[in-house]
Amino acid sequence: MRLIGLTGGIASGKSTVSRHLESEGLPVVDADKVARVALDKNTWGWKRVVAAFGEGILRQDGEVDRAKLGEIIFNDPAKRGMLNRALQPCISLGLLYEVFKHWIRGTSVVIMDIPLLFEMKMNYLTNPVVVVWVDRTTQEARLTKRDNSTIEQARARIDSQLPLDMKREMADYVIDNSGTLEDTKMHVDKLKAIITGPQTWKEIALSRFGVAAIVAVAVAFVLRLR
Ligand SMILES: CC(C)(COP(=O)(O)OP(=O)(O)OC[C@H]1O[C@@H](n2cnc3c(N)ncnc32)[C@H](O)[C@@H]1O)[C@@H](O)C(=O)NCCC(=O)NCCS
Ligand SMILES: Nc1ncnc2c1ncn2[C@@H]1O[C@H](COP(=O)(O)OP(=O)(O)OP(=O)(O)O)[C@@H](O)[C@H]1O
Repeated sequence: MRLIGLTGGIASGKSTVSRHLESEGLPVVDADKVARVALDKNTWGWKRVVAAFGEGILRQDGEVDRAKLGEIIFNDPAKRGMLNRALQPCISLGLLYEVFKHWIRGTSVVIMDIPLLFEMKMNYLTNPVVVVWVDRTTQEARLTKRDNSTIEQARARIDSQLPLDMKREMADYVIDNSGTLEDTKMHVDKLKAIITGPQTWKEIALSRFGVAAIVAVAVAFVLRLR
């Protein structure tokens, strides 16, 4: 099974690209969705986050107040590190479970849409790594519009991640999403041809290593956290 890494910056257009690939019949594992499930009330992730941040982070119904937690972690690197340490093991396991379900079904290509692919060092498990890039001005404008947020809030979120230009440098393949949706669709069609095309022996070896390494990482996490 081939694991394709899809990443970028916040609001750079990962979901837009994912949706297009999905409409072309390619399965997508969405790390933001996995992260939401990992934070559901009374789950392992919820317990770890409540233990780290206290019950003040909860709404009256016991669910995590996402807006409140976001306001905290996107403005404080130490707290962000705390959340990452609490939740990322659960997200990694959730991602493993999604990959496992595809593996059982015999799926040949899976797109892993992971905003923090480089930050979580999961780029080593995917090949190629595709970065969806936009220029900073466009990114800020799209983020404030989509989230109905202030420019300060948007900048705090953008600056919580590795610089997008640095991710671009580390990419195997870049989709420039600064233009129109039609331009991006054309880029994505080219990408689809590459990722569904024939693989070299090196790529085959790497994709097998990727799946094996995901299993190993998950097992290591579980053993360490018991
Ligand atoms: C802090 C939370 C509750 C805020 O929720 P909210 O609904 O406002 O944002 P949402 O989950 O839709 O995330 C939007 C984007 O923020 C960025 N982001 C999320 N978490 C982080 C983080 N820890 N560091 C940097 N960027 C992040 C991602 O680009 C993501 O796509 C939420 O983002 C969260 O639980 N984050 C921790 C989990 C995580 O690391 N998610 C990234 C998936 S790999
Ligand atoms: N080429 C484009 N032209 C105009 N608007 C776009 C384009 N691509 C994406 N957008 C818009 O920009 C916003 C951000 O895009 P999208 O949600 O796909 O980003 P993302 O990288 O998945 O964000 P996140 O990191 O928050 O999950 C959305 O409102 C989307 O509709």
